[in-house]
Amino acid sequence: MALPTINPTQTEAWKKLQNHFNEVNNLQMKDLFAQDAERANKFTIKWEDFYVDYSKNRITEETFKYLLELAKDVKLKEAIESQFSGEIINQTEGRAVLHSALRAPETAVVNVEGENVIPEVYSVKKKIETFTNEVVNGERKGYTGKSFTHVVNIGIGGSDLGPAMVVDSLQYYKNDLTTYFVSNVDGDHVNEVIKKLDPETTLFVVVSKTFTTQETLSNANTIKDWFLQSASQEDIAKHFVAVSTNLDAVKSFGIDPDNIFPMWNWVGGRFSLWSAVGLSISLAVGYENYASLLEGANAMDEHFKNEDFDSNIPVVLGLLSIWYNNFFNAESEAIIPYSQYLNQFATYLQQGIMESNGKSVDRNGDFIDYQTGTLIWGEPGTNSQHAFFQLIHQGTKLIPADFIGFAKSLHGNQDHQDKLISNYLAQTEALLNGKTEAQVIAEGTAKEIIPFKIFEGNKPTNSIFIEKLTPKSLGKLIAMYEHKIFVQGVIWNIFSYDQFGVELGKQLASKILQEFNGDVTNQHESSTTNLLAYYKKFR
Ligand SMILES: O=P(O)(O)OC[C@H]1O[C@](O)(CO)[C@@H](O)[C@@H]1O
Repeated sequence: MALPTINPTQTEAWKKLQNHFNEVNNLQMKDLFAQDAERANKFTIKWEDFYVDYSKNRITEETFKYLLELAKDVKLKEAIESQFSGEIINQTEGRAVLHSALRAPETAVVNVEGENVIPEVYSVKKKIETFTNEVVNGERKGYTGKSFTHVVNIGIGGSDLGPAMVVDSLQYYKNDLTTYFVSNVDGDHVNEVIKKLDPETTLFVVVSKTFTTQETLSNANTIKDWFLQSASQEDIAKHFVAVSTNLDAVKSFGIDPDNIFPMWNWVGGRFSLWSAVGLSISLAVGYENYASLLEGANAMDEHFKNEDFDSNIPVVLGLLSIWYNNFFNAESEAIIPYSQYLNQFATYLQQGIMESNGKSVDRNGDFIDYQTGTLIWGEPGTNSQHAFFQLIHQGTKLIPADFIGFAKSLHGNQDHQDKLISNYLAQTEALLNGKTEAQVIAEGTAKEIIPFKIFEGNKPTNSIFIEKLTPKSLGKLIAMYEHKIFVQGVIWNIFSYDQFGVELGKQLASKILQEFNGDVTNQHESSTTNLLAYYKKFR
């Protein structure tokens, strides 16, 4: 069954929300807290080791009721069922969307076009486990008989961002292997990594779903050429493995068929870290930790699938985001983890969220006249407090923000942890309450400075508190955002799982590339013509 094609703006709930927005638009959250001692409890979801407080949002119980009605009007429940049961919901590419199947238990049955994919998923997992153990234990050797000390993941987009973010986030759980990621076609990237490598002890994981991506193939070829300066052609089998759906292309690159970890076209690139694309994760933190990551994601899948919408974390977060994006016209959302480990989290989510929901044609093929995908950005606190928080507090833009914190510090330094979390809590409180003119005066501020020291407040935040950063809780957190993406795509009536928007630039780049050698001359407007001439002169 295809996804429903309901224009959200034509639903009853949307109309109610529009009227309601005009009534509540100017409400102050701090007044809502003052009027209702139970507000925080009403708008908090406690689930496993997650504590999600969304009470610091510009909502009333009525708002929440209408948002839930919107979910019903667009048939979100049915859409969730379609996704999990393997229906072809990526209709523009004719594919199912089943990253959830990659973390389902071995006993699950998930049919794609009549065939249960779980046995195949588990046979690849077994291969990942065996391979990981052999590398980590030092049984698998390089071409001179030495064990591996370094792993280099060569990929881009979903074949890089997910594994890179997870390896960085879980560095506390890492083993002795050093892991690098090469993604950019900028040759300086690959050369800086090569500088740190010994060909005898480095394992290369070439990750490309299509195995046609220019950046990845260029980097893989450069690395292969460098490797062959000290090793021979047959040594490639010991040092290069690949993750791909395109088995023929991998073989013609020269990789041993035994070293191919397959994936499937029902796994989207930006949702693929749960497949063999996560091989570098497994190598870096060990198979058991990798399996716990998947287990956490599966727990969130079950929560998303089964929980009533009023206490369903991804549904609630998705609805709140719609509220700001489509009614308050908020253009962006900030993701602020109070954990340095999650340094790459916002960058990772940028692809997940913006490649998925950056669409302007609906599921009927018509251009749409309402806002879709939000801009996503962020950096860990407390660093970000000293960078861009000024604008969130006192700028003119409304920026809803997710604050993510972990109650326990991994290294157990309580002094630092208390300071970190006091900042986390203080910022959401400051964004909520602001500072009034009376408060500024009471501080004895000089008269002419008073307006500059006023904080408007009323800035929305979600507080996502998690007991501890573990592979399992990270899996839950990532899956939470994946499902939020889905919720929003369903409501906006767009297809979240294609990415045709990245193609045009790629096509033009390959034409322009030919011009640098003087073989071809294409027609350009005067700006590109001048830029080309500049580059040809100085390259
Ligand atoms: O894994 P591949 O096929 O090399 O693709 C890499 C990335 O390129 C894209 O197709 C477009 O940027 C992403 O969706 C994908 O993650």
